[in-house]
Amino acid sequence: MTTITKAACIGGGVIGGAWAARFALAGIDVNIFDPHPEAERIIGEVMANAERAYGMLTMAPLPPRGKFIFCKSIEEAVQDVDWIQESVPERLALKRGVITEIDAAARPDALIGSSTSGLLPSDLQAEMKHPERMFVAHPYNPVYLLPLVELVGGKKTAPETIKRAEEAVAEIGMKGVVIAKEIEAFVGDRLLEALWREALWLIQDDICDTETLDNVMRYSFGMRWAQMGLFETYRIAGGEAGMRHFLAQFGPCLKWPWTKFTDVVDLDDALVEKIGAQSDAQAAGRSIRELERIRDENLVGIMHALKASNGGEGWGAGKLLADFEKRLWAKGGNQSKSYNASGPLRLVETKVNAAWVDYNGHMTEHRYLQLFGDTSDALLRLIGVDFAYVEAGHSYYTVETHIRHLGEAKLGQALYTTLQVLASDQKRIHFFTRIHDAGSDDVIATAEQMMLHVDAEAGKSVPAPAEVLAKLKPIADGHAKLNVPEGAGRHVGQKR
Ligand SMILES: CC(C)(COP(=O)([O-])OP(=O)(O)OC[C@H]1O[C@@H](n2cnc3c(N)ncnc32)[C@H](O)[C@@H]1OP(=O)(O)O)[C@@H](O)C(=O)NCCC(=O)NCCSC(=O)C[N+](C)(C)C
Repeated sequence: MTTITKAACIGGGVIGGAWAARFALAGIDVNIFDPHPEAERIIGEVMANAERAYGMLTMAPLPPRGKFIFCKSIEEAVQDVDWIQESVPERLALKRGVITEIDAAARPDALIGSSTSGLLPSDLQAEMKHPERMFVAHPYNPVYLLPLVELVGGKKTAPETIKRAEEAVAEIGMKGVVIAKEIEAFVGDRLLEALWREALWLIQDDICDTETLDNVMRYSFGMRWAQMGLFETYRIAGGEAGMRHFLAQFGPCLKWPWTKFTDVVDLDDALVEKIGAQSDAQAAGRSIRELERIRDENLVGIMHALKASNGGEGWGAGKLLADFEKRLWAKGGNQSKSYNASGPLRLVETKVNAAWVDYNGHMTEHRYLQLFGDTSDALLRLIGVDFAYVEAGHSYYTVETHIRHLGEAKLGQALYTTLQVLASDQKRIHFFTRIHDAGSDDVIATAEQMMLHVDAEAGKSVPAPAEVLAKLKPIADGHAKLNVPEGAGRHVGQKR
C-alpha cells in the first residue's frame, strides 16, 4: 500500500492550492513553492473553503490537519517528500522545465504528478532522469471535494508508478481512474471540450444565453451525470431492451445535423464580451467566493445523497465517501481515547451546515437526532463497540429517545456535545446527552436515551460481553457521582 506521509505542491493557484488543502485535510504536511507574492493569502482562502466544506461533508474523525510549509525554491520544496504535484500554468515549456527541476531534486522513489488539463505526459517527462515515476494526475476543481483524478502514464512511465499513484490517492479519499492511452486532454476534458464548443456556438448563434444554457444542464442531465454518467444513463433510456435498443433508436441521429462541435467557433472580442455580459447578469452580483460556497454546499449535498443511496450502501462518489469515512473511523475513531469520567464526556464537535437548516432558518429536528446518534456512536467506540464489533454480529440499538429543544442553532454555529451515563446494566445503557453552543457553553438541546445490547442476527437483546462492560464500568461509576441532570425523566406535557 502506497501512503503519502509528506507532499509538495509546486504552484499554489486554484488547483495547486486545492491539492494542498486535500493533502492537509488528510493529515499530510505539504511543502509549497509558488513565487506569486500573494500565494500564502490565496492558499489560505482555498484552505478556509476546504475546511468549511469538510465540516459539512463528514463527521468521521479527520486526522490532525497537515502543516503548510512555504519554501523558497523547487529544490527545497521537493526534498524528502513522497508525492510532488506540479500545478503551474498550462504551457509545455514551462511545465517541462519545472518537472525536470523537480526530477533533479526529488528522491528517486518520489511520485511526480502533473495537474495538466491536456498536455501529454510523454512530452512533460522528455528531459527527466527518472521519467518512470512521472505521470499526469489530472484533478477536477474543487480538488478538495471532487474525488476524481485521471491518472495517465507517458511512454516512459512505469506501470508500477500508476499502481502506486492509484493506491495513494485512494488513501486521501480520491478516485484514481487510469486512462489506458495518453491523448491530449485525456477523457474528462475531451468530453468537456465537445460540450464547450457546442455551448459557444449556441451563444454565438443567439439560440440561448448563458443562463438558459446552464438551466438546461442543471435541471436535467447535469443531475443524471453526477450519479450514473453517460452510458449507464442511456442504458436505462433503452428501457427493458437495454443498450442495444438505445443505440438502434438514437444511432440514426448521428447522421442528422445535431452538432457543430467539430467546427470551431471564432472566439473573437464580440463573443467574449457577449458571454462576459451574460455571465455577469447571471451571477446577479454574487462574488466568486459566494458562488464557491454555494457550489461546495451543493457538492456536499450531492455526495450525502449518493452516500445514502443504493439501500444505504452508497453509490458512485457517495460510496467512495462512505469507504473513506470507514477508513477514517478505523484509524482515528476506534483508538481508545483518554477521557475524564468525573464529568459528562465531551464527544462530538461540529458546525451547523447548510443542509441542516430548515425554512425557519435554524437547525431542523432530525439533525438533532443525528447529532445525538453521532454522540452515542462516540460513546460506543469508547467502550469497544466499533465497526469490527458490529461486523462480528453484535451492537447497541437505541430503543427510546426524549429530546428537548431549549435554544436555536443557526447556520455555521459551532456546537459540541456532552454525554452522561445515568444507569447501566448488562443489557442497557441509559444516558443523557446535551448539545452545547461552543461559544457560550449554553445548552441548546438535550436527549435522554436508552440503548440495548443486541445480537443483530437474532434481532434480540442479549447481555454485553465482559470486555465491553469492563470499559463501560469506569464511565458509569464516575457518572454515578454526578447530579441527575435537570430535565432527565421529563415527559411531554410537564410544565417547564
Ligand atoms: C432487538 C430490540 C432492540 C430488543 O428486542 P427484544 O430482545 O425483544 O427486547 P425486549 O423488549 O425483550 O427488551 C429487552 C430488555 O430491555 C428492556 N427494555 C426494552 N426497552 C426498554 C426501554 N425503552 N427502557 C428500559 N428498558 C427497556 C426490557 O424490559 C427487557 O428487560 P429484561 O430485564 O426483561 O431483559 C428491538 O426492540 C428492536 O429491534 N428495536 C428496534 C431498534 C432500532 O431499530 N432502533 C433505532 C436504531 S438507531 C440506533 O440504534 C442509533 N445508534 C445507537 C446506532 C447510534
